[in-house]
Amino acid sequence: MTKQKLVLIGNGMAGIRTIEEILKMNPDGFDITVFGTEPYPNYNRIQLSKVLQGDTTLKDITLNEWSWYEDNNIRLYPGESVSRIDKEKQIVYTDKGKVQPYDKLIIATGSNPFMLPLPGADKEGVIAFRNIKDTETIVEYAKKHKKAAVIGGGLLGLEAARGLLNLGMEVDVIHIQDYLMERQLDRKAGKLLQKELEKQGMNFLLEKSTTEILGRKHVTGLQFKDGSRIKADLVVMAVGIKPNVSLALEAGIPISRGILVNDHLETEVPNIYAVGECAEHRGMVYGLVAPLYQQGQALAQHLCGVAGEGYKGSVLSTQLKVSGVDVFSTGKINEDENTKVSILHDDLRGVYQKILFEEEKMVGAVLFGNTKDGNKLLNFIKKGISVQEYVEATQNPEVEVNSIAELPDEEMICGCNGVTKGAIVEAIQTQGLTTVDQVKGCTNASRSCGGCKSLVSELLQCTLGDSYDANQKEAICACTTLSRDEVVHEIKEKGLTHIREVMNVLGWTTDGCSKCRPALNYYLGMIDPLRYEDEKEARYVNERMHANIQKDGTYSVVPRMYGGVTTSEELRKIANVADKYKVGTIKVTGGQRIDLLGVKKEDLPKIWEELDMPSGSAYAKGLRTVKTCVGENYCRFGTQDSIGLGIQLEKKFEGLNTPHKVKMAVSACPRNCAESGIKDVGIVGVEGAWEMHVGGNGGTHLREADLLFKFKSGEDLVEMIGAFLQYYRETANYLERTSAWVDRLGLDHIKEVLSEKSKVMELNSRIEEALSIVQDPWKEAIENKTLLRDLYQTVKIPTETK
Ligand SMILES: Cc1cc2nc3c(=O)[nH]c(=O)nc-3n(C[C@H](O)[C@H](O)[C@H](O)COP(=O)(O)OP(=O)(O)OC[C@H]3O[C@@H](n4cnc5c(N)ncnc54)[C@H](O)[C@@H]3O)c2cc1C
Ligand SMILES: NC(=O)c1ccc[n+]([C@@H]2O[C@H](COP(=O)([O-])OP(=O)(O)OC[C@H]3O[C@@H](n4cnc5c(N)ncnc54)[C@H](O)[C@@H]3O)[C@@H](O)[C@H]2O)c1
Ligand code: SF4
Ligand code: FES
Repeated sequence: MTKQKLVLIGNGMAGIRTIEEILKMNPDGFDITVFGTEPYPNYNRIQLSKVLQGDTTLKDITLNEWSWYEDNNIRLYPGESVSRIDKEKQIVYTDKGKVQPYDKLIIATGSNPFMLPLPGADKEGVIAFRNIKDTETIVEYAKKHKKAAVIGGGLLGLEAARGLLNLGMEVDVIHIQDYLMERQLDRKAGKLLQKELEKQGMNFLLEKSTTEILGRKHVTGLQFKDGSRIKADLVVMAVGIKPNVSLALEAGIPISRGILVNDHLETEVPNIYAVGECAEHRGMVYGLVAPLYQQGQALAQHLCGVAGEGYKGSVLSTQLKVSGVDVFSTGKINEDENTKVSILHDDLRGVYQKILFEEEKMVGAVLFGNTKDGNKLLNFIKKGISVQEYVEATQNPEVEVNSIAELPDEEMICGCNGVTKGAIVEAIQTQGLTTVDQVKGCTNASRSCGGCKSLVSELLQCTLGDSYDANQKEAICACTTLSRDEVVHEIKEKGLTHIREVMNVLGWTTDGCSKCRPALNYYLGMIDPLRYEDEKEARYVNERMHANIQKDGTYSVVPRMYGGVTTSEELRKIANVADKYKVGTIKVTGGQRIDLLGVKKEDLPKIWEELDMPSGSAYAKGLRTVKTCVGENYCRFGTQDSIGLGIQLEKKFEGLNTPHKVKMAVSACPRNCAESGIKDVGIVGVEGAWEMHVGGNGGTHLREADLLFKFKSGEDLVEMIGAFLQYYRETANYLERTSAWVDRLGLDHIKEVLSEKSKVMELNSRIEEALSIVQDPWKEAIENKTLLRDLYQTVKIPTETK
């Protein structure tokens, strides 16, 4: 029997998924031809955000290699666009002159980014973020330019902004509404998200309407309706997408917003189908892969004559792919007079959860801070569970699900690809799968946004038990396959001394990224502090500048005040520079010192010089402060000299580089006025002794410190703090706080190691070596004329008025 000629226009995610489904159902049924404007095989568009953020590389996001097309006898025409469809003759024509007849034609042309039609939108440096070419252009821009503006505070804009920050640019996000992601979140969650992203360094201009893109040939800034302006060398437009329907329109195929299709994805023209973002089904046009893949499956069933109920529409759920931020939403997000809501809001833990019910059925949910129940809630909505069932499921401890083992088989694990727990477990058991990649290959779970990887790993763990190698090593970033331990081992073993050398010798596939460069700089300095020359360019911007950049582009200056103690002379100096340099705000910090906020970049060195005080390292991955209570000299309850010990510790360990920031505190009795219980190292005076607590954290991931040891002598205590810090320096991953490190290694393990006197002495001798080269960074910067010129003496053009 002759095969039917199947032609696919669009070599993207929805079109190729449809072909994969067809090949599963009827591998020999069609003679397949694919045209794709982009000159690549089908790739994971979703992961472009992760490429920009430095978590993966372009070469790792291919979904179907060239060989896949060959192996399946698919004729692929990459870099070739279909320019016309003749629906009567059943022929398509391409921009390279090809004439291709079809029996069945699938249009899967996706969307085009919506570019605001502003004056100046055609200037160089104004781009969208949709494909590989855009991603490469952004990366190239970031190498030469400093200031980016992203128009649009939706999913795409925020993921792009995080990528731009990781590429070392300063980023303003311009959003037209008064809170972020208003299409996916309610106001409360949008505001919480903004706060979290501001902490990461993003700057937001809300309720701003852009009226013009400034510059001659190249963009230099943006003009807003309220008269204000900002400076920008790069403008990324992320204000939504438009279904790509031009071919269909010209061919006379009925369209509305998208190409109109029925439940079998048939257009109104015989033998022509549409799938993906270009299609409009029951009034809906989708922009996420989960519904598009469901469409692909329904279309494949229809073309292969496999029974199925067709595509009925989808309940959407979204998750933002920005590390350190957990947001999830599904279904309805804003309540009205017909809605009942269940709201849980814990400011301390930064968690917000809102669940919406209508006519006694669950219809939507918004989660911030903890999204682990996201898929469960999505399932509840799909099943249409009632208020009563929801209350029972969340209140009855017997029904409450605590671990993946207890989840029912029909629970959705991978939302993008619609893969349930039952399907994954069955694949693991029947096909002998042992790795996440194998599960991905067999079931598609984790093949798209990757958000479900950890759940897939947990399922492997609970299905395979001891035979699962949970410690499958994790590479330090996408530029290498080596783990942190392997890299550190190789640096020591091979005597490597520079970042470039590490990359060359250990086979890095790129020039490094914002994840591995600072990490390598830290590991090299930790391994050989005396000989390693710190590579300042590899450090994050605040550490390079020795000051924290603020949302308006100014900096903050925090001089050191040992143990939180100051003098009238120091206060006078601070007051003098504050007056002279017109410091915006003078603020007492939580770490018991004084923060001068709103300092201009070019004033930084002059202020440091005139203050003549050491840097408080408020920007550093190193010791920040040692907070103290007033202690025995003044307080009725004090049993120890907390101020004296605090000052001694701060003087000893200031300037030390550590994997992440380290905060300490000394309280002279268990009333704990210096908050020792939430510090990396928290000391508490008890009758005749000091308790040493470790691994505390008062930030996003609240953690109470654990008691490590108790000492009668202050000398023994200080020696143990040295050993603890050095053990942390030598074994933690870069950017791992002591709280996470203590949890990972286990308190018992750390106790065991530090119980050995000889080990404590060795660790102390190594930390002394590292401390011996510490210099005050502000002094160093003032004395280095080249550094002064390069970093601080470029005058900043005033940006915007708020
Ligand atoms: C940076 C980014 C991050 C994203 N993150 C997520 C996420 O986390 N989760 C999620 O669910 N979705 C996400 N999305 C959306 C998701 O990628 C899209 O919904 C999905 O790719 C749409 O698939 P599609 O096949 O309809 O369109 P596309 O993948 O765009 O494929 C269409 C293809 O057709 C080609 N084409 C167009 N016209 C012609 C023609 N005339 N001839 C030949 N070829 C043509 C185009 O060049 C394109 O390659 C993200 C999108 C972006 C850009
Ligand atoms: N994690 C994810 O699921 C993910 C990530 C990236 C992209 N995507 C998808 O890609 C597509 C494009 O994403 P998007 O964020 O561009 O679309 P979007 O429509 O979700 O968001 C666009 C945002 O831009 C804002 N906006 C509109 N006009 C503006 C203007 N003149 N000035 C400032 N802001 C303006 C809107 O208020 C809206 O919040 C969507 O389909 C999205 O679902 C998904
Ligand atoms: S911790 Fe104890 S000693 Fe220190 S100030 Fe508070 S009550 Fe006084
Ligand atoms: S949830 Fe996106 S790949 Fe599984």
